[in-house]
Amino acid sequence: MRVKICGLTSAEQVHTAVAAGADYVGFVFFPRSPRALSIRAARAAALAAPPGVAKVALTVDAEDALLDAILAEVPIDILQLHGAETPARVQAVKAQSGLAVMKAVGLAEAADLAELDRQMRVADQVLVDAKPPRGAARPGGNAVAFDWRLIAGRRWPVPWLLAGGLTPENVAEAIRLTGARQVDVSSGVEDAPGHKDPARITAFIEAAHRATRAGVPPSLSASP
Ligand SMILES: O=C(O)c1ccccc1NCC(=O)[C@H](O)[C@H](O)COP(=O)(O)O
Repeated sequence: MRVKICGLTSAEQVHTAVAAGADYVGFVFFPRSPRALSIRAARAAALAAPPGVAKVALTVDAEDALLDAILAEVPIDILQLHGAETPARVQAVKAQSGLAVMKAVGLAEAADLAELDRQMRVADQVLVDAKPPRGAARPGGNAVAFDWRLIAGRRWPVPWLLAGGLTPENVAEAIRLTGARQVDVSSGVEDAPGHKDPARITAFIEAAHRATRAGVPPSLSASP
């Protein structure tokens, strides 16, 4: 089981997540997010991550100039594209940056699975999230879960992460239903929007690992 804690804003939060067992730490470069941080703050936070913990930059329909500015200052391992980026844009970002791309895809109904299939042809990993509610201020980080049965029993050509409304309380059931071997969380480990709660981070990671030990058929999930 690998766990991504998204929306960290300081070196202290990175230390907390890593000490709890996080495998990925995510930084949000979307100004309207309560988790948004400056490039300077992201650099300080990313430098706090030890080798072996993947540092992820989350952007939303970012232009090349923003990606270049982030990558010039922040030691990033993976680019998470969380907007309406097309497969062609995913390919272009991969080629230009030389980094792995994690493409977020929002699901609400079976018809949304076609976009997941399209993005899995080009992305290095996919992050399977809930579609944002109508009128939401941001395309992710909304504490909303999708119907996990939509992806139950699916076979995956690339590594993937389950996201959207996960919490320490529900992550075991989500893993059991979907066979996820990687999970991502932001709101569910906060005590207020943008404010991470160390105890909930620890509880989330422990619950995810416990659920995996309890047994998920590995054949349902591509290895990361
Ligand atoms: O977290 C944000 O504020 C955010 C803003 C804009 C685009 C995406 C955003 N977060 C995406 C994430 O990676 C979240 O971890 C994922 O959507 C799950 O969020 P949550 O339901 O809050 O756990």
